[in-house]
Amino acid sequence: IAVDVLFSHKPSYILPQNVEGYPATKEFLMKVVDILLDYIKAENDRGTKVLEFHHPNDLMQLLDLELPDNGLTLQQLLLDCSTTLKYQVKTGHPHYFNQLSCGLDVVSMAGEWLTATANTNMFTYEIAPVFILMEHVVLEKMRELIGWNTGDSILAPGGSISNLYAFLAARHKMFPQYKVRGLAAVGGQLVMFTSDQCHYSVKSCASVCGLGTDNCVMVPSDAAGRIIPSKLEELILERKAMGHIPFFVNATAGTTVIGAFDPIPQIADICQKYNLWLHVDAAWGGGLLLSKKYRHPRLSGIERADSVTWNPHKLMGALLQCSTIHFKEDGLLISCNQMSAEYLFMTDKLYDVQYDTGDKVIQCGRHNDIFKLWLQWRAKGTDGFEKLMDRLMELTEYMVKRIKQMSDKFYLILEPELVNVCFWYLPTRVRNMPHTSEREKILGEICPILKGRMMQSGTLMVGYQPDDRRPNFFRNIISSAAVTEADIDFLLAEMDRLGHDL
Ligand SMILES: O=C(O)c1cc(=O)cc(C(=O)O)o1
Repeated sequence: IAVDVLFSHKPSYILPQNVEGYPATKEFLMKVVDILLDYIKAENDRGTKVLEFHHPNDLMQLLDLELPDNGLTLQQLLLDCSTTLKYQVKTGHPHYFNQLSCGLDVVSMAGEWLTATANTNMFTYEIAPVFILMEHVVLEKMRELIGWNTGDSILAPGGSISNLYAFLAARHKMFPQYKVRGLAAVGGQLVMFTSDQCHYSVKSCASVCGLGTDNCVMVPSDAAGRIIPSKLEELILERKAMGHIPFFVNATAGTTVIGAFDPIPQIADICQKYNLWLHVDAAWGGGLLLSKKYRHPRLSGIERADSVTWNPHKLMGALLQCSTIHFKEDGLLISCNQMSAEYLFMTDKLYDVQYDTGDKVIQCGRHNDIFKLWLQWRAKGTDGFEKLMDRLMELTEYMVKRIKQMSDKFYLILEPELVNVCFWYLPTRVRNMPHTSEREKILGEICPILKGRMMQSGTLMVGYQPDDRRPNFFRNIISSAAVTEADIDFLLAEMDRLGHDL
């Protein structure tokens, strides 16, 4: 088929509108794949930029995003694909360290391509038989890694919703009548507890589920960012004395900013003592369950939790999104959320309807987030995932060593427990200043400027943020399988090149 003939046509020329359209469809899709392959090649080439930054108004001028009355040609759609990727941040680039999810696992991406092609919903076995069985197998394996040989799990659209499902199940466990009678069934003020370092989605549960954030008690953490158990107990007793009903404690396994692990055994003891639900938000740190070398002491005691959030799209490198929520008690999830919609969850089907997992969640339509994880697990093996976890931690140790060797240019804020390396960059003019809160203030002001220079140069992306006890500081995340020691060396040299005169 002559290319111009093919591409002067509209999409009606390919399947499904044109039943003779397979050759044209193949031609079009192969060209889309070429565009994707060019992007993957560029993303893995250290000579390319991580990003080509433009301010929103400028980028809008560079793009043609308008929605036409009449459809465009296939050629234009291909151009649209290329232009889109031209201005996208290369999150798989070896010099991209900006978020908890970095990297591009090619097998997981191939899984996502198949997922898109299969284009099915995950609410019933009847339309997603293979994927439902894969969920069954993968989630059971993950519960085993947590330390359970029972229970139930589901995938959710991100860690925030996974945490919400834990909250809902906990409340249902303590007040099963809530589902039918609402707040009247509780008859008092529910209170939840979490550390002041936790992910904001925990606090959001209090708002979304009617506790009010006043009743999400933020428990102080220590210098390492770990919850202080004695403070937790103190605050539980304080709320009980006020006639409130403590019912839920969240322990974070890998906090978002500094990567701290709350001491699960001590928290579990307190939960046992006061009959509280223990949720472990291991969205970020859960991947270390795969590592014999690093699992303990960070995740010791996790098997005592009632629920665990674990996001394979973070440390394990599954493609976004892939979040799992696990419950020790089987049957709780379905009894909490089941609405038995009779148009979908008929009980007189020809197969065992326990495989219709849709009724376990408050969503109806649910994206297939399992295939890309299952295929990746087939590719790596459990041992391969362990090697990846150990490699990411090894690279983190390398970065800490290099920062200490270059202590005139970098100030390590604390020893990392995970792959979050938190530090300040020291421009020339502050190198002889004593490290006081005055200097920290200056260093905090430098972060956004240096980050801006990174983005304008397009050569590097490292995140910064303040936290509850210090001004802006850089938080480097190593969660991409593409990263090597040389990339860490590049990162440090590039920050110095861009920032020495600040
Ligand atoms: O899935 C992620 O990549 C992610 C989720 C967060 O909540 C926070 C961050 C982050 O702070 O980088 O990343």
